[in-house]
Amino acid sequence: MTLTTVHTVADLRAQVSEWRAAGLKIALVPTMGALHDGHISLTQLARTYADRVIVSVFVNPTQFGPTEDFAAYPRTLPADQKILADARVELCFAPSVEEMYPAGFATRLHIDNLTDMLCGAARPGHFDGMAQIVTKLLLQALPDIALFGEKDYQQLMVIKRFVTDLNIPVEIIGGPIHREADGLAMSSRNRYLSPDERKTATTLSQVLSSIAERASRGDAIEPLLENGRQQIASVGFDPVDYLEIRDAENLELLHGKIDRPARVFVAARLGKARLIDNMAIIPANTAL
Ligand SMILES: Nc1ncnc2c1ncn2[C@@H]1O[C@H](COP(=O)(O)OP(=O)(O)OP(=O)(O)O)[C@@H](O)[C@H]1O
Ligand SMILES: CC(C)(CO)[C@@H](O)C(=O)[O-]
Ligand code: BAL
Repeated sequence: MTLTTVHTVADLRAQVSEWRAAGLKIALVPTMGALHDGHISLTQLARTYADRVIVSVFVNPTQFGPTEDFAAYPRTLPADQKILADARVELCFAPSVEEMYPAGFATRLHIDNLTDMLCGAARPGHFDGMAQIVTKLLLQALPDIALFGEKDYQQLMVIKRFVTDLNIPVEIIGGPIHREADGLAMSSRNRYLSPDERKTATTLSQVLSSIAERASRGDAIEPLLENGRQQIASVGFDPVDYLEIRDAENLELLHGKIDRPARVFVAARLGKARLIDNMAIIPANTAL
């Protein structure tokens, strides 16, 4: 099958109904476009579960703050369509802002607790807007499964929470972080980096991997985090929004020695790019 692109909810639903009538299993991979191999790792994972893969491409205005990069965010639909066709994705859903938020739209969504910290604290309202659009996409496509990357780990946890709370009949699957050869997590916003900044950006994954290794071995985490913050700031990241270790499931802040599955999370700005990354901490004494 070749790639088809639709721009309306009606056309999306017509295609999904046809596939459903044929008994096919359907996966949705929501994106904001400017596609890279991290996105394609999700479509490949989707393919292992589903007969048909839909990728949505929509830069959602309601998840950007007033001083954030909504206007500057790369919009590259023709290049995205080529990447999706090469990856044998069947359907691209690329709606307009008016299609998703028609005149009179008035519904908001807020998830407590999980959104108070990390990117929720640094980007007020971000997760409300993200939950609003992901809920709409899930209800518009009603796929069997939807896939999200662990690069946006907090986002994945928030989505799992509201999908459970709202009884949305879709299975949510997380995909591992796809990295460049030097360790930098792939991200559409990496294209904001100058060549020098791009080299510097590897510091994030280096710091995370050193902290994750030592915390997994049982070292107390406070000095590791303090050193890590200094290292990240010293190469030019400003501000460092957070460098924290939290429980891998409920995102509770952890202290001292880590005795359960956890993750180390970072967000920091380098030039025009606010980069995020995270890594697993698996204590040596944890039975998995
Ligand atoms: N390196 C990656 N590995 C795995 N999944 C990824 C990676 N980068 C993005 N994703 C996932 O792709 C989906 C769409 O993300 P999005 O379009 O925002 O791309 P992005 O590269 O994260 O962009 P941004 O730079 O805006 O954060 C999300 O579920 C996100 O977690
Ligand atoms: C899930 C998402 C596509 C919703 O706009 C976005 O937050 C993203 O790209 O991670
Ligand atoms: N990848 C997360 C979407 C955002 O930063 O708005």
